[in-house]
Amino acid sequence: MSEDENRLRLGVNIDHVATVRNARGGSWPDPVRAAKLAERAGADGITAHLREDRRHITDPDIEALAETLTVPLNFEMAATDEMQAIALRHVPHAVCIVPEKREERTTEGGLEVAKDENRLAHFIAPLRDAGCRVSIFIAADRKQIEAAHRIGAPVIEIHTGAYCDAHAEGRFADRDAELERIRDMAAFADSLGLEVHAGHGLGFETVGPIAAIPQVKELNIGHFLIGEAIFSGLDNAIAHMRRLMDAAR
Ligand SMILES: CC(=O)[C@@H](O)[C@H](O)COP(=O)(O)O
Ligand SMILES: NCC(=O)COP(=O)(O)O
Repeated sequence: MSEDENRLRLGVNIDHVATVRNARGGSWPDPVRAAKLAERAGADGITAHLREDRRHITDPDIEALAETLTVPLNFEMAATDEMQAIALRHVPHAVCIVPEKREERTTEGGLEVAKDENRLAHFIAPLRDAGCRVSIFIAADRKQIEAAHRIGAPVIEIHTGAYCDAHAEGRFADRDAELERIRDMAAFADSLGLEVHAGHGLGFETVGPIAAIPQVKELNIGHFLIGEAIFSGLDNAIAHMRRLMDAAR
């Protein structure tokens, strides 16, 4: 296996550049400019979440990203007909199916695959057949991982939010328990032949133990990097994150 194939990939999520832009309703800062900067800074991919309420990334953003990126686009989307049609129009490198609730501040939980297997199996089939790498954003839960495997998803992305929240709130025993659960479920998913990714809430203080999990092949990180960019620049924030990821392997 080439060194590249072993490299832990970093997907930079640029949603919250659009959050800042939308705060004034104008066109600055441009998420696409941020994506191009992230590419130059070493991002292995760009992740963008087109939410149903378009609170940050918009349809023109996705159009522009699909046209200009030179690294893979990971299109995060809810399991709706509207989003499926948009994905099939652009055929991004990857799609990640995520749960959405209008009232949530951010993605709170993983997709409830186990309760919706038949619909989701039919939902992802045309995306997979079109050539998109289909990922399911789920909790570190055996039942959900088994269901993701049964519906034919080749990739899962483990939600690291509970782990990161516990760290931020000083609940270190909870944090360590969450980390153990993520480690166990990454190994279990790998044993089923699933490719394992992880993301949500990761920052400089929390990325190391997740990056050290050998079965994890890709991290998607956004909110922390965009926040850190305010202080040190997006390129420096990405470079620092990259160093921490490499040091953990
Ligand atoms: C699925 C996921 O964890 C991220 O894409 C996250 O959803 C970022 O977008 P929000 O901050 O709008 O939740
Ligand atoms: N799927 C996770 C992602 O894309 C980035 O999440 P966050 O770092 O913005 O919380």
